[in-house]
Amino acid sequence: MTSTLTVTGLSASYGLASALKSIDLRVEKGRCVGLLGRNGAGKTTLLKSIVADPEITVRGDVAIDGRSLRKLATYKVARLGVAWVPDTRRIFTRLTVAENLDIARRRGVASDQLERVLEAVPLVRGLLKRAGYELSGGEQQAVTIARALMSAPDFLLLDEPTEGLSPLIVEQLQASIARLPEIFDLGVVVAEQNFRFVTDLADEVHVLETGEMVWSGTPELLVSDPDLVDRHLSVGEK
Ligand SMILES: Nc1ncnc2c1ncn2[C@@H]1O[C@H](COP(=O)(O)OP(=O)(O)OP(=O)(O)O)[C@@H](O)[C@H]1O
Repeated sequence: MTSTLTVTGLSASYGLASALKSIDLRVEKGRCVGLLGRNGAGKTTLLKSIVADPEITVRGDVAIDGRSLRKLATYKVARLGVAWVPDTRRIFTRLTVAENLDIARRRGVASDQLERVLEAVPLVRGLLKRAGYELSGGEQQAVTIARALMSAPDFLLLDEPTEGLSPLIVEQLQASIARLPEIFDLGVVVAEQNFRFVTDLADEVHVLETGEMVWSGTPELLVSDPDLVDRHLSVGEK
């Protein structure tokens, strides 16, 4: 079923410090949307605002098919089908990977969900009996994504999934994430500093700079405009 997550006129702040201004975003199920921006641009804040992180004060609206999520607690947003994978990759280190996945399955989710998730994120299959504390950073990232999928969400928000990972594992994660929208009829939002990762994956890209959305379009358009990339995304002297 088609479903759309919409962010309308969203402004966000930490106490008195403004972090986002007038953001509009639309994510449809079955599509992948990329968020790019330098350090501190507001990518994490946007994802946290969508999941109603209590640390952030928000104006504007976040809704799924017109139903506002604004006044809901974070756990209720999750119940409505929005899964968030923060950049901290927190897994339960004393539990096995299988146990980490098992506790994330929502009531009512089909019993074959584990098998579907393992097919989608094959890296996790060989880790099921391992304890969380034994995993490498890349393996933890794969497990946190798999765990989020166990709740059969409609929307998956990924914050910096490639941070600190080796090129080989980034390639494996990219291959997995690329297939998620179609396999699970899922809307994916990927916030990243890794330009190539996002432009390879996303159907549509938004560029944030100091809390504002400064550019939106297709990855092809962004890749073909080095001046634009230099202006908004390159790091170093200007
Ligand atoms: N807990 C916080 N308290 C106060 N200000 C914060 C907090 N977290 C982030 N900020 C500020 O909000 C702004 C946006 O930060 P945010 O983490 O969303 O950026 P980002 O694009 O995700 O950056 P990065 O790629 O470095 O993670 C920055 O100015 C940052 O300093």
